[in-house]
Amino acid sequence: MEATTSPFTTSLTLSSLSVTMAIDFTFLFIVFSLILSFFFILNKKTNGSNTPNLPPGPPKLPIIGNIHQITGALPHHSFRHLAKKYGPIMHLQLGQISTIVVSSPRLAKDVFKTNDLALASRPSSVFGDIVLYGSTDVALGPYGDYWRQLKKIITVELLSNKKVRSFSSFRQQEVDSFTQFIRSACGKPVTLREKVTEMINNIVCKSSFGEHCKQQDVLIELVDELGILVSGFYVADLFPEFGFLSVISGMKSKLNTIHKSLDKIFDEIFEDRKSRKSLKGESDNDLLDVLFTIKESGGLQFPITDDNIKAVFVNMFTGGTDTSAMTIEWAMSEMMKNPNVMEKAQKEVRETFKGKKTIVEADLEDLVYLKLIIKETLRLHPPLPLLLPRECIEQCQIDGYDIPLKTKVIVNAFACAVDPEYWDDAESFKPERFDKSSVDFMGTNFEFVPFGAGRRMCPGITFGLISIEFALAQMLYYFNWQLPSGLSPKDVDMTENDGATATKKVPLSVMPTLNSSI
Ligand code: HEM
Repeated sequence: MEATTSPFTTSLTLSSLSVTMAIDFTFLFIVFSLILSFFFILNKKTNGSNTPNLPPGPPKLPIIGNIHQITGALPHHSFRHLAKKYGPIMHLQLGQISTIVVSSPRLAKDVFKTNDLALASRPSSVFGDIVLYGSTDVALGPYGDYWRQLKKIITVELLSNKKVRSFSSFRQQEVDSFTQFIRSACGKPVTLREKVTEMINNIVCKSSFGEHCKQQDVLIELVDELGILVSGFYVADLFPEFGFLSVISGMKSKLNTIHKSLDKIFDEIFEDRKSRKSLKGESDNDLLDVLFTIKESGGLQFPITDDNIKAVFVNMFTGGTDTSAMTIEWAMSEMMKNPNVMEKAQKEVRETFKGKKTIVEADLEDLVYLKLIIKETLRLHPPLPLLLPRECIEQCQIDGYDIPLKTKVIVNAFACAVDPEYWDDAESFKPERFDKSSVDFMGTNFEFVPFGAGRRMCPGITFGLISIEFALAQMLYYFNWQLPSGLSPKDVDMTENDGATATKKVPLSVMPTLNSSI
């Protein structure tokens, strides 16, 4: 039987294209272009009056607008490149989405401070609608009273310093088992990424659902798949009026499949927890327990459901795993590329922990230089270089230009972090630049916002940083690191992969040997 339901995807994915399918494809393409042109002309006519004073931007093509100018290179690099020509605030038309891109710290302040409330929402997305239970989560959920309640719960109850510290035994177990793996691999080249990601995933999983989450492996696999799907500019999101695009691109069905599997796992975990709680009256030190207690206490202005709690966990997993894992990989890559930094970091760690057989989290406080390395890594390699997009909910102005309702606003945090007006020798890796400097990532220095700033700032800073620091400290204390034979520091490839998250394109391969002085 001929594939009639989705000839687009079928004809694109099968290697042996039949003539019939090729004709189907051409026919669909023509029909689709005609429909889009029709809507484009209609839109132009209805929007023609009362033209807002938009920022400058590159010339736009019919229908696709400026999409072609951001394909090819990584979006944050394309935007930075365009900003050099069109200025620190630009208007781009990405399909149907009117988009403002801000690329300087001075104007980032206008987004995060002056207009923080007017720009406090997030654009809707197919991803959020399907996987985040109708965008009832905190990361992609629209701004409003329900969202404010949820963000407060997450900041105050789930990811507070006190709560994060209470998970130290989970981190200790996972980092120990990671260093155990490295010990077993001594003398051979190892690709760190897989094991680092597994360690971080396990920390998030145990902090969320406790020691004994039976479905942990499947859960982590599903979240990995989601990570790939969330990290792009999708056609369906750029043409939201054409809902069929998410169907013919296959995106909707992939997201639905993952969503159903995840939902089933969450249901099993939740049922198991509820029956243990009611039978044995047990309580656990994990995030699920906190959320169930809040839900059952009944004092909320907007009562939360199990689905809302599931949406929060999807945020924890997608926001809290890759971001930390990739920071560890970039930090190690920079140290391999800059042996003087590696040497100084090892000296600090080894002098601080001298004579200790095991390191505990409390010891980390004395590591000053390691913290500078992590800051410099987040400056040059922010895991989300464009942060998460915001959406305008109250008409406002930036630098004298109008920002109409529903406009998508993107801050290029990467461009701010390498702006030569704010940074000396901006493209070089120099942790010392933060020594005795008051510039921090807590959302008040707009040239350095790897966690965002304002109302939508990341609530997981402490959770993320403590695992990164603990893992790196142990790696530097117990092991010496070399590049595989034949490679020198200048050969470490620092290219970034495609997508909205700045992963290293070529996974770092390094050879550990035991530090004989312990
Ligand atoms: C190195 C680690 C991390 C980095 C670099 C990072 C970065 C970010 C960034 C850039 C944003 C968007 C901010 C904005 O739009 O202004 C964000 C939001 C968020 N992050 Fe993180 N993150 C990290 C770790 C974590 C962890 C460990 C968690 C949770 C366990 C987490 C949970 C969230 C949530 C829930 C949001 C949504 C906040 C909102 O929309 O109000 N993140 N993160």
